[in-house]
Amino acid sequence: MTGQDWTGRILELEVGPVAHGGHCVSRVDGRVVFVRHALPGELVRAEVTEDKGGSFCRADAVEVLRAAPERVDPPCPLAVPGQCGGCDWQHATPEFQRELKGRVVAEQLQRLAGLDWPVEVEALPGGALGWRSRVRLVAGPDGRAGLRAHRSHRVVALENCPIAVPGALDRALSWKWRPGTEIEVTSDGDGHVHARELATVRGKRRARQLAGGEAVQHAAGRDWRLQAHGFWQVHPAAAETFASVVREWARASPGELAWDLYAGVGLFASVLAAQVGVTGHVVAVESGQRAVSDGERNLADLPQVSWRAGRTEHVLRSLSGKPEVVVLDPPRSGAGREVVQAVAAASPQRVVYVACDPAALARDVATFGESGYRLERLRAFDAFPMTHHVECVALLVR
Ligand SMILES: C[S@@+](CC[C@H](N)C(=O)[O-])C[C@H]1O[C@@H](n2cnc3c(N)ncnc32)[C@H](O)[C@@H]1O
Repeated sequence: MTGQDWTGRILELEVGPVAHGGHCVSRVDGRVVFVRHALPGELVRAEVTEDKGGSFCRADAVEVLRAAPERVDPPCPLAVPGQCGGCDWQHATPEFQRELKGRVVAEQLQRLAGLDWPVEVEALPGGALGWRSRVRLVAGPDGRAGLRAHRSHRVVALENCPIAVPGALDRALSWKWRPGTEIEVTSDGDGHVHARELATVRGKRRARQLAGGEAVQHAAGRDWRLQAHGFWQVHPAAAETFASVVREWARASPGELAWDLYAGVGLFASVLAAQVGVTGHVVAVESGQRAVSDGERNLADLPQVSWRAGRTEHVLRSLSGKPEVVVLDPPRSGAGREVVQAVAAASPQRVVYVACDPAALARDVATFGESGYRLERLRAFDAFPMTHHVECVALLVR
């Protein structure tokens, strides 16, 4: 700890560029301050919410003294400092949100992979509101469901949530819950609402299904049936969009071998299976046992797909053959060095990497680079409007 604790101080800040994580960078008296609810080029008064002992502070812009031209009033009155922590970029136009996301992806590729790559983030169909098909609510002390404030246990009660699929939260928000109950609401591809209650009882996580259970989704020319709380893209247009990019870039041919790593219920495996045909082979690797069962059921008509349940890093040690194409869609932490090196050692012609974190993508692109792969194409999508999150699909070739 160096110097005084700044927590609670009000600082006047010239706001600099946006950083990975969505906060803007500012500097004052030799300290770095990450500012929420601000935009590059603004002059703001910001309250320090956290002082990390001299290394950096976090702050919330509480007054805008000079606004950026891209600033707008947030569509949701709760998307302001101290209120709902769900959206962090409602104060920028959707176009500017995408521009900022593009800058973040480009900066991560530059810093972590040494690549100068201009990035334009594409909007998905449907607009910036009413897209979120899964929301984790929590009941506050009065039993009303809401969302947590940013980096806090405090629950902000909601009347509605403008980024959620319209109507999806109505029942959950009208009920009285036991305080502290978490409620996960999922709206599926047919507009059916599924809900489950999550509670920690004597240190153990318990889930109780309240409504629905099996979700129906539609993408890549198929109807999918899966556990409603299992992984599926949260933006209703995302699965179809990513599947079509994978189809275009994977370009597997009949008779070839392809791997779908972090396969979920097999969205991309289905795309690869159509390309390799019945004379080819697709290996789908997924750690979630329920996802594997759902995947096997959904792709039962595709005998060329075989499933391996387990962690990619372990399963890869026992996979044989030389795939032409590998698709990877890891969680936020990325695939990591061990998996990337194992994929590169299998020597596929093409790697299609679907990524929800640009820093993890850039680190893994750098590791692929050490093994002779180069980034050939990259598309970025605004699959999470009103938040700083961005999804990328990258094509790597040897
Ligand atoms: C981002 S999702 C992608 C799912 C699928 N590709 C899709 O588009 O629907 C990541 C998936 O990887 C699985 N997963 C997480 N860690 C894993 C690991 N170490 N090995 C294998 N699968 C993993 C998760 O259960 C989840 O289904």
